[in-house]
Amino acid sequence: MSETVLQVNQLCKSYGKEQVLQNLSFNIEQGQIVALLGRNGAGKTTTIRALMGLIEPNSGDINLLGFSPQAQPIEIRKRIGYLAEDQKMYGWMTVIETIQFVSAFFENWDHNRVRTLLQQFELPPGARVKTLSKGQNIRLGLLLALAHHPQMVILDDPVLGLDPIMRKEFNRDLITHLQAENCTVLYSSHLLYEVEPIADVVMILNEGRILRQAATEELKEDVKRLIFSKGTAPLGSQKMRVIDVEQRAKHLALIVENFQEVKAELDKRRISYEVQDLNLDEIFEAYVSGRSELPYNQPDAVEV
Ligand SMILES: Nc1ncnc2c1ncn2[C@@H]1O[C@H](COP(=O)(O)OP(=O)(O)OP(=O)(O)O)[C@@H](O)[C@H]1O
Repeated sequence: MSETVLQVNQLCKSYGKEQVLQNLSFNIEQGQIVALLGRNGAGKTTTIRALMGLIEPNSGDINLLGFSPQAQPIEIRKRIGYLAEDQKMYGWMTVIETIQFVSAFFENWDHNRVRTLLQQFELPPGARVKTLSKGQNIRLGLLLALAHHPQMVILDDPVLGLDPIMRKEFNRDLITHLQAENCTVLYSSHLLYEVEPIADVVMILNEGRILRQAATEELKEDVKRLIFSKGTAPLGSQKMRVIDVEQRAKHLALIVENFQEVKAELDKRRISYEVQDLNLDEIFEAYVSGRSELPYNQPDAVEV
């Protein structure tokens, strides 16, 4: 059985009156590649900053690799490869000086890995940090996060400033490499179509709450669009967890998050419908902007 490396329990964080994290609870297992998905302002960076011990939550507990980030931030820093959304570095230092400076903080700094990553990321060792492009800056930040063989890697929107070729390389080479080392990875992202092939688990965060955490494949098996011709749509039922409703002239489409159960129920009642698979983009949209509160129990619907 795999080991739980991160446990977050009932985490709350407010800034003034705004409750940014609302009773956030989740676990991550050793070796998982986990994508934290959410719109702008959903609370992804706040969650990650709490995990790194950079902010103090109002309540709740975090156990990361057996340590509390708030009480033992140094222990966390030693073991985690962290890339911040707005990585701060000294502009006057060169790339190589920055690497030497950061290496002093880590016992198991791997100079061979640094050499490989310098080449892979096409970083000019003698260039001053202030002259680097946005993408080069992120690649340097990634190098610094990975060179000490961290037990876990936490990356805040790592691909945001990378061009499409670098993003592809990041996804394919870097994540695959970390996966082969059984390194646990938690990263936040907006680019769902790129997350889909690599993440083992996705967490959908919205307004400081986790709407769903599931294995990527399980999510795609569970969340489906069901299309009913007018007059055959089922009434709301506790068995059917609807996350989005699309009313059209001739039919009604419901996106449900428990397809297997719903299928069994509809088949039992001989209600016919069409099933459509959804990609991660569509699933995410249904969760964060779905209109499940609309009445879909039209007068001519059939009760389930
Ligand atoms: N230091 C702070 N002081 C006040 N409000 C903050 C602070 N940090 C974050 N917030 C607010 O908390 C909310 C969540 O911000 P957060 O940066 O965690 O979101 P995010 O999901 O990472 O967004 P993005 O994708 O845009 O980076 C936002 O409304 C933001 O304005």
